[in-house]
Amino acid sequence: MIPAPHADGVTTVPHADGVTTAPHAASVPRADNVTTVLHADNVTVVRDDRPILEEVTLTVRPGEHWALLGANGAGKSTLLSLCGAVTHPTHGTVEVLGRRLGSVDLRDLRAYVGHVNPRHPLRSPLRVRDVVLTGLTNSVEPLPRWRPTPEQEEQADRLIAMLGLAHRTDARWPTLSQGERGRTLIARSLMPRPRLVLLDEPATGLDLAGRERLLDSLDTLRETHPELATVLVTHHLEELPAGTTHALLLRDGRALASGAVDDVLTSDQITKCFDHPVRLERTEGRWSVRAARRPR
Ligand SMILES: Nc1ncnc2c1ncn2[C@@H]1O[C@H](COP(=O)(O)OP(=O)(O)OP(=O)(O)O)[C@@H](O)[C@H]1O
Repeated sequence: MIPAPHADGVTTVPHADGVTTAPHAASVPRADNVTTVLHADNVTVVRDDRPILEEVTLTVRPGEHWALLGANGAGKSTLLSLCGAVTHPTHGTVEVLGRRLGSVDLRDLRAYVGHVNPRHPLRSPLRVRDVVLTGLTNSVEPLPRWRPTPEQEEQADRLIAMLGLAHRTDARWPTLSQGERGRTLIARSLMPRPRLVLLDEPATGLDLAGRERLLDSLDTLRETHPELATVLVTHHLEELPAGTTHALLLRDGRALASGAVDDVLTSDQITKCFDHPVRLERTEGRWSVRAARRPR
């Protein structure tokens, strides 16, 4: 879980009047100039005098779709929070869109990074369209004086349709299935036209059909937003979309392997990563894993 920067869930509200949350255009390069979306260089994070992430390097380019894999406590969420400009490294540097954490206003950068957090802390019975529109204010609840433009409403409806939720546009949050919530949150994350979307265990709690719809949606996203980069955290290889291009395996806070997905996701590496003998197979783009039988 990425920690919420503020208890009210508001992560980016650059203007006090809440009328617009567009980041400062001059401070971040245009999409067509971006060659590296994210570069974490040799990052270490120390908490309670203990390194929980050590000397990890990750470079994400436009159109790349990374999987961050590792056992419980391996450091995945800590790395994801660095990617989202939510926390700073203790050592090393993180650049988001060429801007180094520590040298620019984090709020400017966060507006270019969408987060999909399945534990979205929404309490009120907002309709799907209103939840999606909160992606523009980067707030959990709609800001009191903020109103979307007709173009923004149209964009929300387009994204809702793209995620297969057109028939649920007016449904209220408490009535949505877990899978529908997940897809609503993906649409929400896309509203500010981010360059990078971070997905923190997006398939958690989904049944088989819900998971497959979610993965379909992520594959559709790759076609409709070819420049977008994603970083997806999971423990389960079955939850990786077929369009995953790269993977980073974390073990005890260190990178065990990193690079093109077919080089990294091998039975040997996954066995080392999870400290358990497994056999990994890839069929029609998707992965499945099972315990390796020891010879009798
Ligand atoms: N603020 C903190 N203070 C102290 N220890 C922390 C803090 N945040 C995380 N940790 C510890 O750092 C380690 C890595 O945590 P992290 O949440 O990044 O792992 P993870 O791979 O995401 O785990 P999981 O799969 O269980 O979500 C864990 O041992 C965790 O207890």
